Amino acid sequence: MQKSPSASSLGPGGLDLAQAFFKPIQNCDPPSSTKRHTKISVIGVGNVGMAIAQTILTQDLADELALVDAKSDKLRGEMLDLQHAAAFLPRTKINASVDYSVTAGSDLCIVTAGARQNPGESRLNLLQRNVALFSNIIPPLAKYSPDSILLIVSNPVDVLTYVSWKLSGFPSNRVIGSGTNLDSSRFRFLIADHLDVNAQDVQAFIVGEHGDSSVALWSSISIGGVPVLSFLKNQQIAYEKQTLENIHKAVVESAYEVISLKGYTSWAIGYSVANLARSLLRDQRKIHPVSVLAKGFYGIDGGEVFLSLPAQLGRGGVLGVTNIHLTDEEVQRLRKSAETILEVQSQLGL
Ligand SMILES: NC(=O)C1=CN([C@@H]2O[C@H](COP(=O)(O)OP(=O)(O)OC[C@H]3O[C@@H](n4cnc5c(N)ncnc54)[C@H](O)[C@@H]3O)[C@@H](O)[C@H]2O)C=CC1
Ligand SMILES: CC(=O)C(=O)O
Repeated sequence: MQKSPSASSLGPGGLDLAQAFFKPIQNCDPPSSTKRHTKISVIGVGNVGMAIAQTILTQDLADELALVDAKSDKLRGEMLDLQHAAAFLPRTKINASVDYSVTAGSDLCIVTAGARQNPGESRLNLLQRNVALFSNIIPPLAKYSPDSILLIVSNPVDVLTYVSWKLSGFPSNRVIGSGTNLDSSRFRFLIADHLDVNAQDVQAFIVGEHGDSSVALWSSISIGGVPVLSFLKNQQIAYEKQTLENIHKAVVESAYEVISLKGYTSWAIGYSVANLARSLLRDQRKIHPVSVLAKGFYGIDGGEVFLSLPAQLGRGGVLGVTNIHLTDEEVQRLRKSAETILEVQSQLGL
């Protein structure tokens, strides 16, 4: 990797200089050992990895950020560019290397490396290309950070989360896919836009595959605590089922539209993943629709499949799965989504 001057190579004795500037305070308390040092690694510094990295930095989520990519020049360029924003950001130590030892001791490893969709291409179509990469990415991450949480973002995210679980040997509560946290944000935006309310007041989940077979949980949507469908029914306000279907269709088509317009998606997934990182590392115990080992929940019993369910996230990873009431139709759609993923997964022979 090409070298440019680093802080330690600018002149003699960085430590000596520091001591000349700052007269040590005698008898001060030693640094508190109760404050946890938080380290996040991001693998893949493409559009998605960098959107995540910069959101993590602006939201002050880590003391240390390690970046890894296969392209050393791009990697060093991205690291320097972020380091040069130090004067405007909360203090975070940023390192980068093609060598996975830079990730050692991470609390959270976020994987975004790999191929992305071409316009019109489905996420599932990326499988063979990205599974091959994962066999070189997950084992070293697990080796250097055996106690970390793995958060998978690369597509197809549900199958790659399953692959990461197998390759890492981690317990399933520490292997999570970003799943439909992003789709649910798109869903909440579209509902909020339709009703002219704030998206943060809309509680609404998309579950199942992060992809074409995702399922909108209309029966449990509420706005500011008011359950929407039962409210409409009680007030005898008619609504078209087609309007609901169209909103879900718009969610499914969102990524295709953005990719056809700008080539990739980045900002929304950046915020979505930073939001997950906060819940995990700050032990927020918030409920997020993320890809988890779904076997045994909502009657999904066809095999070991990762798909999105509303899960409570905290410092231990996945703490539990919420038992939301689903209609029969929603349960059927969710099981169908599980079958779609399992069918693709069965081609892997893992
Ligand atoms: N789960 C989700 O909601 C979303 C997932 N994605 C997925 O994220 C992935 C990345 O997308 P972009 O950042 O737009 O792609 P990109 O092409 O901009 O970046 C991919 C990066 O991965 C690196 N890479 C490739 N092989 C590697 C290896 N073996 N080790 C380390 N680094 C490697 C490349 O050098 C490149 O920097 C894609 O699979 C995409 O489909 C994208 C948006 C949302
Ligand atoms: C690319 C992708 O998976 C998304 O933006 O939803």
